[in-house]
Amino acid sequence: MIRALGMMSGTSLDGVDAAMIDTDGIRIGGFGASAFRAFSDNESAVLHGGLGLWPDAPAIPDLAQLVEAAHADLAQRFPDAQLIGFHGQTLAHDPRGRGTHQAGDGAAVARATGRPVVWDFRSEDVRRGGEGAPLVPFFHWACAEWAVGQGALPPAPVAFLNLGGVGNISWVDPTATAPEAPGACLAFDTGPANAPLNDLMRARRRQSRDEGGALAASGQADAGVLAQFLDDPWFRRPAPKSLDRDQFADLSRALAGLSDADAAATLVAALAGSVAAGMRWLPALPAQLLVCGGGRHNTAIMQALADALPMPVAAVETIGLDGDMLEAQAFGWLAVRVLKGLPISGPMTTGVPEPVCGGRISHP
Ligand SMILES: Nc1ncnc2c1ncn2[C@@H]1O[C@H](COP(=O)(O)OP(=O)(O)OP(=O)(O)O)[C@@H](O)[C@H]1O
Ligand SMILES: CC(=O)N[C@H]1[C@@H]2OC[C@@H](O2)[C@@H](O)[C@@H]1O[C@H](C)C(=O)O
Repeated sequence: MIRALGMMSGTSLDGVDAAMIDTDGIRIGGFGASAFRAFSDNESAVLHGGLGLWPDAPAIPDLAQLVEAAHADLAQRFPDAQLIGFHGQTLAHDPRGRGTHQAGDGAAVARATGRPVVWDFRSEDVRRGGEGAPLVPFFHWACAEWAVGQGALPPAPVAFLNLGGVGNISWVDPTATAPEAPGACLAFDTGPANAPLNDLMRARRRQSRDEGGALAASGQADAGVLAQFLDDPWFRRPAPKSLDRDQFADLSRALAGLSDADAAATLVAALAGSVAAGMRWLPALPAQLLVCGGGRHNTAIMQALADALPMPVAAVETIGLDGDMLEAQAFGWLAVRVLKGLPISGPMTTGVPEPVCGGRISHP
């Protein structure tokens, strides 16, 4: 077992999550300490300004340094980490065009922390024809396998829904021998999740999020905007598939004439509608949907999902996992897989023709 630290700053641009995990790259030996470092208002503004930029943009060196410093600062709180998995900040994602861009140089983080760092997890998958995302599904398989071992889940297929800036779903069969085994996983991005909600709150209310979903719960979803959104060809495209953070900018623009509460309610209904529309791509309906990521703290979202879906919906805490730290743990687990040369994605998670072990390793 290796004691790894995973660090993730997601598309909602709220800060960096860090979490320890013990693993051999297949099974989860145990979970450890975790921490969150929020981006300051200034850091968040700089990162928002970098959205859509590719590595050759003049602003990138300064922005990458900001990302590296925030991560190195947080990593110092975990002196027992033998290995660090550093995702970097996704600024642009266009797998069928320019590629995928996570700002931050793992070599700089290795120098600053004195620990080996695994990073650049997505490029190799994209280079080989995959979507480069989502990458957490193989870890969701490991989580399900772990939960079955703990007696918290029956040995049967289950689905995880991650609600960060963008939503992504993983259907996993914990009885499969490995996550890359045929039939073990099927995953894809479902649609926009918290990113447009946060953007709405920032633009209209100067707040970073709709706390608890209170604003959305007080509004009424606009049926016309919702129907137009769900008519997007994206929902007819089979899985696997991945999204850029702002791929559904039309949805945000369509909210212009609505009250704050109705706009928030429409975004929540759009999120739940996207997940419901995605059900058709799953190999079979899972017994339950386990929700992780910040969106599960939004009661309006959880209610809308329960109303829109045919199976029970619950937070991952019901099976003993930490839904705020799952992605950070995932990048610790994935880092160990990269170190061991094990695949981190495959045909049913990113659409890459063969399972791929991506990532780069930098030593201090
Ligand atoms: N108490 C809360 N009430 C409402 N929304 C919340 C709450 N806590 C978190 N959120 C939402 O969840 C978001 C953060 O989710 P998360 O940390 O999973 O995102 P992320 O790391 O950017 O993810 P990803 O990489 O999956 O896009 C916040 O920006 C906010 O929109
Ligand atoms: C390109 C990129 O960073 N995508 C993120 C984003 O946020 C959620 C969803 O879109 C998912 O595809 C992915 O993150 C998680 C960690 C993943 O790769 O599984």
